[in-house]
Amino acid sequence: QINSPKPNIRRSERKNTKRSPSKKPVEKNWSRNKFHYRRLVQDFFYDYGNFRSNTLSDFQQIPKSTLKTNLNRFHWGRRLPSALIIGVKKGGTRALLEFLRLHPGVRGPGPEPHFFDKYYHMGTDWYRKQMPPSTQGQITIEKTPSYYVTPEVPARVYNMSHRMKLIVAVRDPVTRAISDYTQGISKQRGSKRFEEMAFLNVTTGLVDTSWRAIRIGLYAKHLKRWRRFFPLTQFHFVSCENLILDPVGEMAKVQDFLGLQKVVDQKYFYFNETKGFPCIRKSRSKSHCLDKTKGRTHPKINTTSLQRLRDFYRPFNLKFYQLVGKDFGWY
Ligand SMILES: Nc1ncnc2c1ncn2[C@@H]1O[C@H](COP(=O)(O)OS(=O)(=O)O)[C@@H](OP(=O)(O)O)[C@H]1O
Repeated sequence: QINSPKPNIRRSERKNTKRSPSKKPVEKNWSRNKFHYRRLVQDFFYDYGNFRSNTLSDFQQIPKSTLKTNLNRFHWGRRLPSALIIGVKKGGTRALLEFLRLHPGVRGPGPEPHFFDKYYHMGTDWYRKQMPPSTQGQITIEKTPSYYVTPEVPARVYNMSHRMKLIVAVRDPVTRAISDYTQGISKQRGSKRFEEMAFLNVTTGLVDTSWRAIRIGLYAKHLKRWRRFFPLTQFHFVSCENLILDPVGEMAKVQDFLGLQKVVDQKYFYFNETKGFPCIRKSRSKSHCLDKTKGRTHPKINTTSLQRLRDFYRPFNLKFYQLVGKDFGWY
């Protein structure tokens, strides 16, 4: 009886013979981890040059197994970065990375890896593990703003890849210093006033160049160190002011520099009046702004102090414009 053949009747004619599906319905599988799969499928389409087809319902049609096989064909794995956002602190680096990560041809970790300054001793395998998986056609990029001002970093980057593309988001050094100070006092209550930190003597207005918030703004000095290792063609400078005023235009230039198609365009941005900054529109129903640590209210600094700082930075700014071949308009 055990080995008796199954009755030869069509399935539709059998009673209660409908087999329960071996897998859960596709919809449920997808919805469990839909963001992960959306990303996988975007990558898949990107390699096929068909990345505009990006509605979730399109993606859901593709069985997970097909997707994985195809991704393996495209060498899905963790890769060392081929581009770095090296600075500057408070220069709009987070906004820049978040805007870039909207591009299906770009992968990058959210946190700052600090490999070339803090964790160099951990080795490149450790560094690679900090990167998200990518396919062959994608660019891996990370941001760590302290790289720009750390003396050892240029040589270390060069040793890893002398072809590294370097992106520097810069901002008026006076506003940058105030932004840096604002971040500092948000963590540490009861700190000194900005003027007390910025000047050795508030009456004479002698600037304290040993204060890190001031030193970071000497962009030309830091650039000279980088230029010993990398030609100017490997740098791209992003104006933080322009990234706020015209994110589309600024992102078009970055995508050009990275050799990417201009996918991140006006449909990804809207200006949020409450936040006072451009924010990201991912779909009709999904949008988000950077968190509250970006766009803090700065303390009011008196006009004399501001003027003194502007006078102090002017020659360094002019030198920087000369080195870069671009006027950023900070006077
Ligand atoms: N779209 C958008 N949304 C919010 N904030 C924006 C944006 N674009 C540029 N910025 C400016 O980015 C400044 C913070 O710079 P960073 O991201 O480089 O800061 S950090 O070094 O990573 O801490 C931050 O500085 P503060 O305004 O002083 O907070 C912003 O002015």
